[in-house]
Amino acid sequence: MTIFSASSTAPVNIATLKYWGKRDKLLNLPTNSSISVTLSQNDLRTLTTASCSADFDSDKLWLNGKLESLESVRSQACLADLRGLREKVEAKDESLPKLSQYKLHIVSENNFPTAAGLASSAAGFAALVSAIAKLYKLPEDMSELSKIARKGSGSACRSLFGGFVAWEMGDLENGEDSKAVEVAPLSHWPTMKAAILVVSDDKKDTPSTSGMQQTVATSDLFQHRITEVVPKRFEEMKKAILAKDFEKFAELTMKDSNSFHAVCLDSYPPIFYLNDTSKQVIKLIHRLNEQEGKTIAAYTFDAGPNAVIYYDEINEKKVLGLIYNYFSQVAGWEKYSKDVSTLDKIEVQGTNPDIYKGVSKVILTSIGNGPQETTDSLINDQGLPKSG
Ligand SMILES: Nc1ncnc2c1ncn2[C@@H]1O[C@H](COP(=O)(O)OP(=O)(O)OP(=O)(O)O)[C@@H](O)[C@H]1O
Ligand SMILES: C[C@@](O)(CCOP(=O)(O)OP(=O)(O)O)CC(=O)O
Repeated sequence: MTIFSASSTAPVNIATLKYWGKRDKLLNLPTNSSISVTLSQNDLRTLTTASCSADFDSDKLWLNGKLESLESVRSQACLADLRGLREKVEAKDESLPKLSQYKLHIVSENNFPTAAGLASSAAGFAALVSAIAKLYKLPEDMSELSKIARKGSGSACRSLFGGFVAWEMGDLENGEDSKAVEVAPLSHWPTMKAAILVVSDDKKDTPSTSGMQQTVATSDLFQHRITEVVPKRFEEMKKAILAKDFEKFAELTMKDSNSFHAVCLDSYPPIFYLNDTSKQVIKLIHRLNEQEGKTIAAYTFDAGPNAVIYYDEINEKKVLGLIYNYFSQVAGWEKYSKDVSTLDKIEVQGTNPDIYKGVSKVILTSIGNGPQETTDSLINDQGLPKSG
């Protein structure tokens, strides 16, 4: 059996300026531009192998060892676009195998929990698009491919780049100008770090897609957010990143997380993503910054209670010192590359000593690169998952 195959990894990204609201649900066109930081694939990554063969009889996806449906409109849109681009390549060179006509077998593994509010869909669709683009030898650049990943899951478009990434909302109806672009590469600010506090609550209040629809349809505050707040913040945040101005970047990040959760609360019926632990973490970070007399840490929360705390390595002893002080009992510190005893023991007044009980895991990570081609393959010579 002749099997063609290619593999790619892709990262998770966590927005610092949130995407919340669609103007077109089918094409995943947003009501505002957004910005994110790509996280290191050493800690959170998807690895996907895409293969195709004249002998395969249907498109299949195995995710973490289990057969998953590819029937969703979103997955179908991605596959159709990628096949369309391959057809163009084949039309230019008759000698090429007609891979666009073959069925695909895709095998994917996330090295972190799937559907637990850790942006697995973003890394997942970015890896799927990257691996198939490589298999098809597509000439398109990452911004072009980001438009395809966007159709899988909006935030996935930003996982096509490393470093700091903007998703420009665009204004065309067909979405051709709604794409991800690099704001600055990892090398611009490699000391940007992230500590993720995985809050022990694996049930999502409302899935992102329906939550957004509810907000767009019912929140008055939302109109103010998309017309007044975000456009200004988008420019300011890009400027802060380019100037490596952590204090400004952090202030904008925290304000935008709060603004996003405010429009969720202003939806009718309201949507709650933050729980008590999330709120205690917010207070903890504000108190730390107050105590230090400067902003050295920034929190942000997506559509769930997990906290992502950004800080610059220069303040690691303090920021991780604070987190270690309150969350040392939680799993994850064994992966810390340095000695925890070198961290400052930072305490802030009024913190509930039981705060650690609401957190199941700490993930210590940093800013990272975009998708990487790899020779690691998850598919055997029968076109089936190696592990299964
Ligand atoms: N490696 C992957 N390849 C293809 N699809 C994936 C992959 N990983 C996740 N997905 C898709 O994304 C879905 C999970 O998306 P969901 O939005 O529920 O969770 P999440 O992305 O982890 O959380 P959040 O969006 O809140 O950060 C999975 O059910 C699957 O359909
Ligand atoms: C709160 C967010 O994480 C929302 C992400 O939403 P998704 O990208 O998961 O939504 P769909 O486009 O419907 O798949 C903010 C962000 O990542 O910008």
